[in-house]
Amino acid sequence: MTAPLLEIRDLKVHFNLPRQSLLGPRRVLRAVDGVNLTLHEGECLSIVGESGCGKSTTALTVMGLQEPTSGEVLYKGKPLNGPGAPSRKQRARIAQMVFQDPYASLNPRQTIGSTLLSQLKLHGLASGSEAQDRVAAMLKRVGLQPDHARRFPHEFSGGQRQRIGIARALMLDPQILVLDEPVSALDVSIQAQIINLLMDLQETLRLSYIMISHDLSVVEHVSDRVAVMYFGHVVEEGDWHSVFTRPTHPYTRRLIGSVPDAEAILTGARGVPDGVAIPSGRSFSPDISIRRDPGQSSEPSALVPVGSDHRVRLAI
Ligand SMILES: Nc1ncnc2c1ncn2[C@@H]1O[C@H](COP(=O)(O)OP(=O)(O)OP(=O)(O)O)[C@@H](O)[C@H]1O
Repeated sequence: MTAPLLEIRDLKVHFNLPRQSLLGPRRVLRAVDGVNLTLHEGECLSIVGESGCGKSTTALTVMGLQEPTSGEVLYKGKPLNGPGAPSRKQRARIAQMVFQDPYASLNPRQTIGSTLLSQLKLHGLASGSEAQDRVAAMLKRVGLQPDHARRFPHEFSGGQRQRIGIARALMLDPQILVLDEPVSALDVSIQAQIINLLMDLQETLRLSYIMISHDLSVVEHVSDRVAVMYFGHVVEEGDWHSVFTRPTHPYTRRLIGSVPDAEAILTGARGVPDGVAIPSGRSFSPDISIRRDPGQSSEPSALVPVGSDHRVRLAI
């Protein structure tokens, strides 16, 4: 396998919470607590897990929008955070984000053309007619028409707006797209169109995706690899086929065991546990039955291999 495009190494993001009383103990929420992930060129890595498990915080750290407490994110082997890291502008050409609700992230008073042009201008990539041509070509690439550039966000349907969100993310020619619930706000009939567009773009532009999704059928459709997060930890990760057909961690089994159940857990409909209330060193479930080889790390949080590209956490 080639060297990873992106590596997340022992990433921790802890938030200090206000004390509950003047003399009460200091409270820290370990939103992300020692996450290791890799993304290879051209692949889609999906992060799944219930609401509040740390998916978005992990994604925001990759985007440079959240400072890590410790750990690092490496792009082609070089740190994206800390001294000597790329500037915000340089970083914008490495990874871009596509949001769940494109309308909220589009300026309602700006035409789509000027939204897309402003990306090129800000980064000095093109101007004048060349910039206009690039905008027209991008609109066509995402399934819209060049004359849509003159319209405002409210003149588009939800699916068209997500196409615009994707176009905006691609204007700087990034290698990585972080897709945060890219289709969950759309009608089911439109979801498939956007998923197909994303898969088509991934292939033609050799893009790499990190996708956060509540929808396991979307994840199954799009992903090459899957990471299952629970309370700030990755509890299982690997090749999607292996994880989906042989889920090993009890939490993954619960997610994948039955789709309606999985949907309920992922959307938080079964009750979202309060991360603060869980003490460190907690154990997820008494029914973890994975055996540890004597030579393997005694660190309870270590991921152990259960297949050629499939690892599982012994306990959290
Ligand atoms: N800036 C912050 N300050 C304090 N707590 C935060 C902050 N950002 C996130 N959190 C908390 O960190 C935990 C992880 O949040 P995160 O948004 O990463 O979860 P998520 O898995 O993406 O959930 P969802 O699917 O609901 O978006 C949550 O308990 C959240 O309330």
